[in-house]
Amino acid sequence: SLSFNFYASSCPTAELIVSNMVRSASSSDPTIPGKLLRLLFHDCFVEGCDASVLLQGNGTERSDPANTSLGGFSVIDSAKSVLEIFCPKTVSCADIVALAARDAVVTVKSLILIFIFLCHICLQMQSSVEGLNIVVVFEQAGGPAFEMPTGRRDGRISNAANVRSNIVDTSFTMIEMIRLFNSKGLSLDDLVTLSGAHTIGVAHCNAFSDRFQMDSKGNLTLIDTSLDKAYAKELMKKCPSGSSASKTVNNDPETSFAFDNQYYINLLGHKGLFQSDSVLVEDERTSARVEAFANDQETFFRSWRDSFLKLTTIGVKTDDEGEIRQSCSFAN
Ligand code: HEM
Ligand SMILES: [Ca+2]
Ligand SMILES: [Ca+2]
Repeated sequence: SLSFNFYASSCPTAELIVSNMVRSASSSDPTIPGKLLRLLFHDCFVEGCDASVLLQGNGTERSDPANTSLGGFSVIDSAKSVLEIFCPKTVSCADIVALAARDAVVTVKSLILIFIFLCHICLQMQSSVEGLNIVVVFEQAGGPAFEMPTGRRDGRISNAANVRSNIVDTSFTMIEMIRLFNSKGLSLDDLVTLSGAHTIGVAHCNAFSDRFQMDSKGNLTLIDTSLDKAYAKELMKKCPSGSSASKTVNNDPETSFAFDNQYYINLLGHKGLFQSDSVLVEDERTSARVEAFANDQETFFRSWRDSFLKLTTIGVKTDDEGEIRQSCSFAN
């Protein structure tokens, strides 16, 4: 079974190595935290949290169209390379994916702390009161940190055909989302909480372009009327028809790089980017929860910890199941 500090004797620095890798990768590329968080979601929903999403080759999960916009693989690989030097054949790729996603959320804060450290001199030049204010504001920017059980083992099965039947599509209705989440042991509350991941990261234009339409004169028609019209206009400008397929917009238009409760405030303002976001505030089964999270970030953070720990234990392989991969991209 999973346990806290599973690597305490076999690889005491395992978690430190992963968090350092996530931190340094994120400081040179701020899009990394979002990628790592989504990678975990797509791993855990298909074959459980077993790093099946990392396997390369013909017909693996990674090759499915629903997974082509995933990223962060190089961060996992780098952490694994360091771990293979310090603790060969010991730390699973499945644990690295889960730890990296946990740390990605906190990293937003660490980044800012590093910034504060670098800015020590410039803060000293300002009046001390002003300096204090800056620190307080920045301290609130990071997501929750918590202990997470480890001991996951890596799977050997990775099949593209299993991806789309297990991953939520943006067009899903509430009923469809509830069913899929329930089949993974996740509740309605977990759905609302984990959707809060969209407080960071980006989306490609085609992920929401079916929610509105532009005529030849450039006039906007809302297809999904639950979307705020001014926000839709903004999106249309950022994603004009014929724009490059690689064009992205921020999931959270307000605080894209901060892991905070802004996502829920956006939902109340009808600025959910995906249809699957908007339904959370439109549906009476979930709207009260959205409001509670929008009103109090601490409530969201507490709930995040609980739901994240459930997400990261879906279908885990332990003890003599699975294997400890030597390279995260290939089964042994
Ligand atoms: C509930 C149903 C969900 C749907 C329909 C959904 C859908 C999507 C879509 C379409 C994108 C944009 C992908 C792209 O165009 O590149 C996205 C991004 C993202 N999703 Fe979700 N998602 C859901 C739940 C979750 C959950 C549970 C998590 C994690 C706990 C998550 C984390 C993320 C993150 C972090 C991004 C940004 C990725 C990046 O910046 O590269 N999502 N999601
Ligand atoms: Ca998996
Ligand atoms: Ca945010």
